[in-house]
Amino acid sequence: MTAASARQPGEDPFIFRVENLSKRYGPTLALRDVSLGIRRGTIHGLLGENGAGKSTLVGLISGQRVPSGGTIYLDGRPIENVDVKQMEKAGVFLVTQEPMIIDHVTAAENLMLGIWPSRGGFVNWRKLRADASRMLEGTGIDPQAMAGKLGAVARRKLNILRAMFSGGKVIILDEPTAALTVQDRAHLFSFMRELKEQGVTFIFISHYNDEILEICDACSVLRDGMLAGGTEDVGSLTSEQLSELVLGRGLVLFQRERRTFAGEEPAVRLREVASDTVGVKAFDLRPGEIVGFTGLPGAGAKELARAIFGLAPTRAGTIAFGTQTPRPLPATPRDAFDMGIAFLSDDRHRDGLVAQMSIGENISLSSLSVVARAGFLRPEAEQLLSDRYFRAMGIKAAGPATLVDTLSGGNQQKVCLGRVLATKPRLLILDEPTRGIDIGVKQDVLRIIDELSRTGVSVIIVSTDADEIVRIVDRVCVFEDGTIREEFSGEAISSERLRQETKEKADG
Ligand SMILES: Nc1ncnc2c1ncn2[C@@H]1O[C@H](COP(=O)(O)OP(=O)(O)OP(=O)(O)O)[C@@H](O)[C@H]1O
Repeated sequence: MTAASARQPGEDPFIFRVENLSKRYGPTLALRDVSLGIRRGTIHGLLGENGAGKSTLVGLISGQRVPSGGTIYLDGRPIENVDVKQMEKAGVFLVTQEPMIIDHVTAAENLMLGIWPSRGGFVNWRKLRADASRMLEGTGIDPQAMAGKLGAVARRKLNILRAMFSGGKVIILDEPTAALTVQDRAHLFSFMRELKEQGVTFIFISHYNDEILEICDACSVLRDGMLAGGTEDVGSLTSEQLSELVLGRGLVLFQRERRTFAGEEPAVRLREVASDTVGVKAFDLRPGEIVGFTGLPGAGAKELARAIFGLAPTRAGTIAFGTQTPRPLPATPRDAFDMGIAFLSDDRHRDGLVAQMSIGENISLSSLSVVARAGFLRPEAEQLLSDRYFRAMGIKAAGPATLVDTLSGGNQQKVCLGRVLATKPRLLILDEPTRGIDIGVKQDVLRIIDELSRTGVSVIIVSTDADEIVRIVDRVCVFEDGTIREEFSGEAISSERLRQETKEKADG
């Protein structure tokens, strides 16, 4: 710290400043000599490829991690040796993607959670509860609603509100829009703008240029742990310029050459699928066809995909591959896997990445039939498989032997994807496959899915990302009330149309 850098509170236009900040994890220098400022009362975007150091940076300024070098100033004063509790007391809150919400208490009580321990026995509960209810007025959240019953946006709002209720003046949002619909995202943004008017500062991490351009006043871009650039005026940048800053090169968007399958025999036939949430009479997929499932949350897209993989109970329904006789839908994921179906969950934690195992072991975990013969593991086969997918997925780590829990979030997602691709399925179901993946790797992932389909694998992609659907699918199914309301293919597929389809339903 240099004495000249410290300023009186209020003097500094930056609520946060970091100077020559570094963070080392063993041999990895995750952040090196980063200096930047976050202006008070602004929304400051933080961008960068997977593993660029975004989570590390916000981990340092929120007190979760200790810097290896450099200084952090809050309100002009250097902060040292602080932990999360102290930073929260100072008004700095990190809101992660996993909402820290207690399902079996009310929304209002959730707001009070951070306050319980700190005020010990002297809490005026009645007043606190009234204050919490007042804070929820106009947010569309019923203070008395059980938190477990709230939708995705309400839960994210509740997280932000809790930070506010506990005196938050800087709120850090780590990819808050993942898997939100266009409407949900718009609501979240207008809520952030309102809070900004009230003087709250936001740090906003996102992989989506359009979000940064829409909501942020300023932004900083990290590349390989260093500050690659940034601006105090986001309006002066184009999306292409942002991509170049992030990647250090121009971005070439992937676009699949859409295929038509007129007259081809189906590779997969689903019939009379019925459950509490879906009712689909018939759905066919051709060999090598990629179909997008979309719709509002709960409309049936995700629900049908999960039913096909034996993850959701069904009352009826059959599946047939090629000319085989129809069989009942798989009752469990194990049955589905044995039939040649692979599934990528939208939640890598539930998807069972084994944190203490290496990248390579995690990739080959589901492909035991490929790497084992007559019950014996073949290390060379495992090595080949893991090397191949490690390279194909562009995983940022020293090598396949690196432990999974030292990877950045986006790189863990790539391991999950590599693992399902390595199983060489007949039918591949991907739920939000590029969530958390940066714009550069997203193109690689789409290319890999495209190549896989050309070997004859049929693919279903469940996605709320209209641009992703447009660039990879041959056909789109729009779900509503548990059924396929509409299908379109070829030239009819456009992001405008997809947004329109889901918007009409939401408005209607
Ligand atoms: N606990 C850890 N141990 C070792 N290395 C780590 C640890 N946490 C992060 N790293 C490494 O530090 C670098 C930066 O990771 P970080 O999570 O900050 O990236 P990020 O920009 O947030 O990426 P993403 O977009 O994928 O979330 C990566 O190379 C990562 O592998």
